[in-house]
Amino acid sequence: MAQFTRVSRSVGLITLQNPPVNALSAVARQGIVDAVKRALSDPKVKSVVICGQNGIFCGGADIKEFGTNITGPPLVPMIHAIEASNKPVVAAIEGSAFGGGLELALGCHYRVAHSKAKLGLTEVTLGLLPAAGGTQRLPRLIGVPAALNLITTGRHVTAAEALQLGIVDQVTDHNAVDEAVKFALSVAGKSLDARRISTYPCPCPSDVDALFEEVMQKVRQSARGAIAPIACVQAVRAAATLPYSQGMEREQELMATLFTSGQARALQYCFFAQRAVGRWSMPSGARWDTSKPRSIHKAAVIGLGTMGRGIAVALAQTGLSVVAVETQEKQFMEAKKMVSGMMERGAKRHGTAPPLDKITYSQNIQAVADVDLVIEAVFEDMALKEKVFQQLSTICKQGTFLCTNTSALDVDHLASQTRNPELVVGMHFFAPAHVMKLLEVVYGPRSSPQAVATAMQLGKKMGKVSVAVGNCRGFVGNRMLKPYLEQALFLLEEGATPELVDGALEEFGFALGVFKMSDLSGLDVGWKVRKGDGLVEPGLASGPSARIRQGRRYSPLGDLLCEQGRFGQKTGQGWYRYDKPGSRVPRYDPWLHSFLEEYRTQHGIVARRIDQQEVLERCLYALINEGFRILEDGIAAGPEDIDIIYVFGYSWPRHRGGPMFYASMVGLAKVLERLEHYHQAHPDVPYMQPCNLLRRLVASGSPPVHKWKEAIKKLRSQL
Ligand SMILES: CCCCCCC/C=C/C(=O)SCCNC(=O)CCNC(=O)[C@H](O)C(C)(C)COP(=O)(O)OP(=O)(O)OC[C@H]1O[C@@H](n2cnc3c(N)ncnc32)[C@H](O)[C@@H]1OP(=O)(O)O
Repeated sequence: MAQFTRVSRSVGLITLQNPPVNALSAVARQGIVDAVKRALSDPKVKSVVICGQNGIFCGGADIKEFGTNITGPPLVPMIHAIEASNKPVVAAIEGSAFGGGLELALGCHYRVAHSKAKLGLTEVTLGLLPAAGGTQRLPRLIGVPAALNLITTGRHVTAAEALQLGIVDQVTDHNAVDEAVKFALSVAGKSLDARRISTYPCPCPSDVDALFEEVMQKVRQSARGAIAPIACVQAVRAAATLPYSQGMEREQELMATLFTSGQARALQYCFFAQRAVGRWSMPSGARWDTSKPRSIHKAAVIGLGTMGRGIAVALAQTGLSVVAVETQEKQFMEAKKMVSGMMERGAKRHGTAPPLDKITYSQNIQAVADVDLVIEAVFEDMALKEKVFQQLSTICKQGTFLCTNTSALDVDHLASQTRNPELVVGMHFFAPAHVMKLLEVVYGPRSSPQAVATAMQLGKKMGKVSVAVGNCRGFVGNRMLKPYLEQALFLLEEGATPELVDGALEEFGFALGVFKMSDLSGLDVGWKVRKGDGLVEPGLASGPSARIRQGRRYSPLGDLLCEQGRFGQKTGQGWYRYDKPGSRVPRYDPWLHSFLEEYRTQHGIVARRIDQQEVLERCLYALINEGFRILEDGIAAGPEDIDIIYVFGYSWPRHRGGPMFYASMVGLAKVLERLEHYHQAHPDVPYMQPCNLLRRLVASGSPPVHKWKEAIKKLRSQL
């Protein structure tokens, strides 16, 4: 797991060998300890280089070991031993040096990085802190403010930035190991007194207390309830205020609390879930590893509204040639300007050239004749989409994949409009499409595995986290949102306010509560859908039937707001008031509160006190229940797919692991009991009726979330 060789006569080369990322597993740590001992005891070795095999230095501690009975030599003394060595040790950093990997490098006396390497103390993203001395060494090396920034965000820095910050001593475009060996030869025999970072004083600004107070406030605000970033600040504060050994004690103390926390489990679950969704499967048995994607060189986007523009930018940024089609003159002119602006801003942020020449614009759909893949992003109207798919089917060359960006409509119905339904899949982007990381790839019963594989691969190229899901109304994300939104409205009817509901959800960790989010998305969007579903009945003002539609409880509150022209941020009024149309800061709206009171009076509802717990239980458990139905229906292959969709697409707090993971943490029996309770109280709300799968999982002993897939398979086979 760590190979020792002697190179250039006097350099001991220690190569970490733990594929795929050279994580510091127990065996790898033992390998390093043994190799370091060997290097230090070999009189022919005058200096040492540590590197990783296969072009990656080290992906950090082995996350798979967390939560198990950890054996092998601990990291902290191992790194101390390297730092204490009387022979110079140089880290040769290629690929990545993350978490414990960078901490290992900080224990070395010098660091040489390849220009393409990335470095970071990423532990906070896993609910931890850099507890192999990282919180104590990094501030001593680069100063408190820069260290705080890196440690509390876990962000990756390039080799160039690492050099500028003083994290590495040299950056090279050549082979980093060869350069590190040369470096090691040049420093052999030199004093190491000034090279042991743990002995450095911590450079601090004069008013340390004020600095930490300010940072702590900022971190609390952005952490949305996550505890690790706060512990990171506390650990760095120890570096700034205590001698190294006491700082280390504080680091370990804080880590002990984080290590066993539910948040760390949730974040580590998300890490693996994010990777697991790439290993997709379809009910037909088609899978990621047996389905070959086709290469896409040229793509087209049809419809340059908000979504189409974002998709065109995202495609062009991957280097593809893109044909962007918009048939309406005004929208066409506007879109061209907007798309160029979006690309220029993106390029400026990344310090690259905007890929303006990658896009050709056309007002004629015939322009897509020679593309390999089309993404339709016209207005969300089935008749319009049907027409577009019929046209595409005749215009496009043989074999072109036809994708739709619909957020809810029937992908299979669209496929039926084409000559080759097997080439049709959904590619459901989230707004803004060039920014949001999530992509739902929706397969219908006739979509070919190759079409799914191609859409998944294209999503990956665009830097998206792509999740393959089955075809149903709203797919996974929007289908689960419906019961959540519905409960929020019922809560308002019963006595809650938008402020109370949003407050509870934001305290839970959502970036925006449900009403703020609805104002941002536009209330008219759902109104149109409800009209299409025959749910909106203007004039049905009071009486018991006013709140029953299609045999179930219905709240017309959203429709009533829309009837008043209150569409949210865009009109300056929705569930909140905004300073002017387009403003983003929601303010308390006395009108809305009187409106709610009048509404309740009109419907004979006596407002009651609703607490945060009820808000969370009703909104979240209704959503989770639908998640179980989605699993039961086979629309999502496993809980990880649902959780990743919610974390990346719906701002579900990552430190709570996604809705299905959260349900497992709360306890499935408890979720079931609360759903039964609310369903008894509201029998006319079918979404609250506990799903069979949930009942059966509880009956089978509530297996942990990573065993659900297996349990569902077993339950299915028993049916
Ligand atoms: C006992 C007390 C311990 C004290 C610890 C002290 C403090 C130290 C803590 C840590 O170091 S925590 C770990 C910090 N490391 C990271 O955050 C890095 C995580 N990994 C990545 O960011 C990426 O994997 C990568 C290294 C940039 C490589 O990316 P790439 O896209 O090339 O591959 P992936 O698909 O992401 O990964 C491949 C494969 O490897 C698994 N894996 C990655 N990193 C780790 C790891 N640190 N431990 C265990 N496994 C890891 C990853 O899950 C993939 O496998 P599958 O999930 O697909 O099977």
